[in-house]
Amino acid sequence: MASKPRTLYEKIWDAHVVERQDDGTCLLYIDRHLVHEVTSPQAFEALRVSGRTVRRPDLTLAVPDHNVPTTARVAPDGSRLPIEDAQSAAQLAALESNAPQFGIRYIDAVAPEQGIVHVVGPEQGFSLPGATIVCGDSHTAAHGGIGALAFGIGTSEVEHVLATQTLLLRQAKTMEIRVEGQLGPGVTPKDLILHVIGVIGTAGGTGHVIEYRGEVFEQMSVEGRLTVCNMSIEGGARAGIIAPDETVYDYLKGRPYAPKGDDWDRAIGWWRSLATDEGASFDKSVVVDAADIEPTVSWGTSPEDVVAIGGAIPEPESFADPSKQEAARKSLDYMGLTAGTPMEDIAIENVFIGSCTNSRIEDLRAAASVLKGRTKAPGVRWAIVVPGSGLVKRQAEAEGLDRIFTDAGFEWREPGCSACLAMNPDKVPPGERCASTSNRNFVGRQGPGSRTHLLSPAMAAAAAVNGRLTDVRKLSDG
Ligand SMILES: CC(C)[C@H](C(=O)O)[C@@H](O)C(=O)O
Ligand code: SF4
Repeated sequence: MASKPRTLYEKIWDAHVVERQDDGTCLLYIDRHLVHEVTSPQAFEALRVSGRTVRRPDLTLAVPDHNVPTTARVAPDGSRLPIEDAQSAAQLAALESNAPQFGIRYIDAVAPEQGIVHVVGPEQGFSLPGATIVCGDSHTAAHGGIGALAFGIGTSEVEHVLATQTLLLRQAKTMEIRVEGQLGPGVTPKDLILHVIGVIGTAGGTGHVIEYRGEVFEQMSVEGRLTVCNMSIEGGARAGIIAPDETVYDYLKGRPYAPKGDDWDRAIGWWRSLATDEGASFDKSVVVDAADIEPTVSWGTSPEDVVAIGGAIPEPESFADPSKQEAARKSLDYMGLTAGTPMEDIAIENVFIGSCTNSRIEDLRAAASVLKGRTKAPGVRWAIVVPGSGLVKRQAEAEGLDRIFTDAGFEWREPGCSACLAMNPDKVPPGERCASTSNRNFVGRQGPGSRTHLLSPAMAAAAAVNGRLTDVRKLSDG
């Protein structure tokens, strides 16, 4: 008898169950563990106190990203420059000493490969299709873009994975987001995911793992897929995933940690078997028409507060749910905005191109192609580009993109999380607005009192040129 058709998520899950308990809880094997400095110090400390070791140091990769400054890290004499903020310095120092103590792979703050953990994982071929990947970080969902089951965990789970290479979990429900048709010109993966979150809301994916399906994703680059899956968490989902295919295999082949030789051929054979079976069913299904997706920007303090760039700030009363009406009023108050204002009338003083959502080479190319031969508007006080990793940075420099950015009045920085969450010195001043390619527009996210508008790299570049939110498609038309 043929076995029951399964989804991609179910296949990866089943392949990793070590033990299933009667109540449905499973002990799941973890293939890859990424570690950064913010959520790991207590986990390592707990191991130390209980005299435990790391079960699979070879499957664990640590890299500092949240607290690192994006200005020079090394003095002209070659010495490491000090980190001023005491807490940042302590977290970075802890990772720096924990990694060798526990024998785990470590990319230090001045290594050429250093970068945001979610950029580094796929780039190093450490994150692989069909793998279970965890990190003490909510945006771990990004790695779903290469066909991995990847999700964020808390610090106590970080400790559990370090000690046992397993996790106790209950299986999530399955959700399909099917995008039908083709994206229009100037519409990017970031616009797609912002639009999707606008449709499903920040709780739309709660309890589910989303599989993104449709031709759009088959045609999308790995970078674009990582962007889409990255923001699954903003739609409330446990993880987001896209079936791996030749695009992914071409991207991964030859990367430092990717399998080699026969191992590679065997791996591909398995990866090819992972796609959702015909006839498999999802617990929830949402269909989005690609033709409805415009360049999209956020207006409020939740990633679901989005509107097409040609639109206006909604009236709080236009929401059916009274709690949503109240949230919209609060958001507009915090953002200093009035309902009915056209989005293109909103002036911005800061531009941030970076974060694990949009700091890969394609993102920088997209922004640079808009900025080429143009400069930022006089009202734009601060504009920075923070590449996702040292390798992205060098690639961009080899292509001359850094010159395009600096000629346009942007600062060209060292890799890290930076103004995505402002744990390092890169902050948007209180009351100022930032056109940002990151993933969260929460109150105070980019610094106390900061006001964030989420958008794509091309749209961030267009906003820099005009000094206000701008439909990049009009700009390209001259
Ligand atoms: C600091 C870290 C735990 C946090 C996360 O989990 O996502 C951060 O990366 C973020 O984006 O808010
Ligand atoms: S870039 Fe931003 S969203 Fe991504 S891991 Fe860093 S802080 Fe979190």
